[in-house]
Amino acid sequence: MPKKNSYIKINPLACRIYLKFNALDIKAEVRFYHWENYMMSLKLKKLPISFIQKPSVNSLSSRALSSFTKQHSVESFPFKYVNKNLTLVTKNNLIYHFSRLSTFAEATLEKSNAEISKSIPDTFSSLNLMEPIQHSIKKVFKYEKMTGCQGPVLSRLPTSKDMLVKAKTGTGKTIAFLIAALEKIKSKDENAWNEILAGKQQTSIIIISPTRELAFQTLTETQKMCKFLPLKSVLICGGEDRRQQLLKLMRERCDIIVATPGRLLDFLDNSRNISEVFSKTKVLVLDEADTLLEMGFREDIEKIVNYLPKERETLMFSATISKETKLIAAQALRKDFLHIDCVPANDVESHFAIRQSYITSTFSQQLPLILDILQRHKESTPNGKIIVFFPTASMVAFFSQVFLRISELNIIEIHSKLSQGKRVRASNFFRRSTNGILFTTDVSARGVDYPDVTLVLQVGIPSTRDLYIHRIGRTGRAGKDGEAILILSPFEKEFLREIRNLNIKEDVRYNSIMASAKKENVDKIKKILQNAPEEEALDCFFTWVGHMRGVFGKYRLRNDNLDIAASEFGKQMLAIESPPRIRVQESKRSNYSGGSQRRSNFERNDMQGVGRGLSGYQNRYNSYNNDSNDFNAGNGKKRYDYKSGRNGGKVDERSSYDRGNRYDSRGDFNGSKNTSRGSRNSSFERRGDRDGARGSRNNNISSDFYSRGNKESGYVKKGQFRTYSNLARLTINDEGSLECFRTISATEAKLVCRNESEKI
Ligand SMILES: Nc1ncnc2c1ncn2[C@@H]1O[C@H](COP(=O)(O)OP(=O)(O)OP(=O)(O)O)[C@@H](O)[C@H]1O
Repeated sequence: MPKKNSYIKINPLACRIYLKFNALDIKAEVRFYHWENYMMSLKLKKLPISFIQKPSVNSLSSRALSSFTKQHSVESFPFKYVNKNLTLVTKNNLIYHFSRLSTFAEATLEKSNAEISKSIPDTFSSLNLMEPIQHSIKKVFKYEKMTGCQGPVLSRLPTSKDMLVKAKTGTGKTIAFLIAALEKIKSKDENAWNEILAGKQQTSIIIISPTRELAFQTLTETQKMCKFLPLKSVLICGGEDRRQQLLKLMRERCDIIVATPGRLLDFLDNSRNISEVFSKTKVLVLDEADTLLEMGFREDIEKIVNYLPKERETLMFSATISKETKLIAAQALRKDFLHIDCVPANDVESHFAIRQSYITSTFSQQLPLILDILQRHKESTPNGKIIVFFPTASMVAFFSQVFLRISELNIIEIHSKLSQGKRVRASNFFRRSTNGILFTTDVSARGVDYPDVTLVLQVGIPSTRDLYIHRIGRTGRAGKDGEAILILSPFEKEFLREIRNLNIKEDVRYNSIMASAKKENVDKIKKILQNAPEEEALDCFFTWVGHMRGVFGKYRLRNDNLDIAASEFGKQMLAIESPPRIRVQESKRSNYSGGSQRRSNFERNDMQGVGRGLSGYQNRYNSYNNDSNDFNAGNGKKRYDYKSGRNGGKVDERSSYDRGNRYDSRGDFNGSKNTSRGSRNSSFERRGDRDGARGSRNNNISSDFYSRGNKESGYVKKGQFRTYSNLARLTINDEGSLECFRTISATEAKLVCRNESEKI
């Protein structure tokens, strides 16, 4: 039996299964892990200590599973465990599928499709919703049927449980969480609800959105939903007058706050008496939860959650649910939360209504190809709208100008280099237009609802697989069809492996254009490119290289290709005669596949100007580097870390959400003087590191979080096993319960193992 403060060596890779039966009518949990030498349930308190033994995998499985079946009327046994999918049949013949079981994965619980369609009503009128909501649905929204995510969520009302909902893009999550939040408050306490209606209680719902655009869109939907309720909704986000917003919060009625995390936290941190406004919060909604985390808002969310009353209910909605989302869910949601996965087992995350294809084309062919795709689509779908995604804001700005000059096309641009006012105007214009073409970055990738987009064209590799899914989700919305085309250069083809299970096919329709790209178009494009300001072309070049540095690492593309790719990109797509060279150091390159430290070394590789390309721009980039404190000198030459460029694509996405006043100037990735940006970026990069390769720095961050989670919730979360390279350290108290958990360095672990192994 483990003694006080003894340590157990864990090989995280051997941790196999984590099942959580917390949805529908099964409310039990089975948690078991096994590792190299020892095996224990992490709910040690409840299980006999003899559970710590050294059985084979099978004996553990049957043991844990049979105890589960005894307690929970599972008839058919054992589970089928084939290809990481489990099927479970209960006594009353309910079939549950568990999909995507992986080393750390939480099984997602699904009723069989037949069960879902049998038991879930499909119209709003068949639900017992309050009258004013039924009224808005019918009169304002004019909806009758519920979408695939609204049914499963709303049919569970009334419930006091928190919810984690995963549903495909464009399936009406906004309406789902608005109704759920309002109904939850009413059903929980009728008196409190009456007080809220009478304006006697402050803020009852907080909705957090990752971007200003999305927050604004959600506010509009909220106001429509509350048309027949005396509730007032308020928008709290950056880019607007902070003082005005604060006064509004303090003095006026605000029942529902739609906020971006930065400004909200700014108020909570820095404004006296504001906590009073939030003290009665009943429901917290985290919309686009994955996006919030991916954009580096994890800390902000944790802090906001800590400011809010503990007895609140929380709803998390997202089109994709990453491991990190589950960790935040473990912190923000109560233990018995409902995990509602509206993406059936074995289904793909992208929407089936979207036809997806990819085209591989050299950089020299890409601009004529884009032009041809746009023109053909306009001809075949005159009333269709198109969104073209580029990786960075500079590219959007540059290529919008190029395309405006070569064609009659109606091009609108949205990216972080535009002022907030211009962005809002462009966004409204595109929303209302019947056949516009939007050139944009990832600021428009998630959550933004532009009706009737018929084609999404992506130029180049997206930063993540999830982003690919979100981008294509701008079409095929609300039950309509859509098309998505991805254009990749031969250097970027590896990305296809990331999305191979998303029903994407090679598009051969454009092969002929690529073979004989329309001569007049090619010449026109060439001429316009040659006349474009060189400074802008170089801006594009550097931001593109920055973006590519990130994805080359992530998708294990060959680093030495980056230099060649950059050179071709610069020459062929930007008409830069002699593009600056990208220097990738030999030793670092060969080390790349290692941990985060090595990766960051790789990412610090410098870019050296050779030939005419860079020399004229030294001063300018010198000043960029001074801004981000990344100026280096080496080998007698000036060396530059184009950090600002490197973050081009990501920063652009991040800048669209606000971080309150503190970060208002972060939008411009070129030489932002805002120091907070540097630190935020670094946390963003840490996340990237963790995704790519686990290293000591990550472990420290994670361990912080996990140990906190552990103390609060009383059990260790599975996320702790994310650390590959280091060992985990558990402290076990007299009763055999886990007391604390933290990851330790390999050296420390060896010491601990040596000293403590006899105690176990
Ligand atoms: N029940 C319904 N019937 C018809 N249309 C609906 C219904 N519910 C929502 N919609 C429409 O579907 C579109 C997408 O809704 P919404 O933006 O909420 O989707 P989403 O799931 O949040 O998408 P994303 O993941 O991209 O943010 C909107 O135009 C909305 O008006």
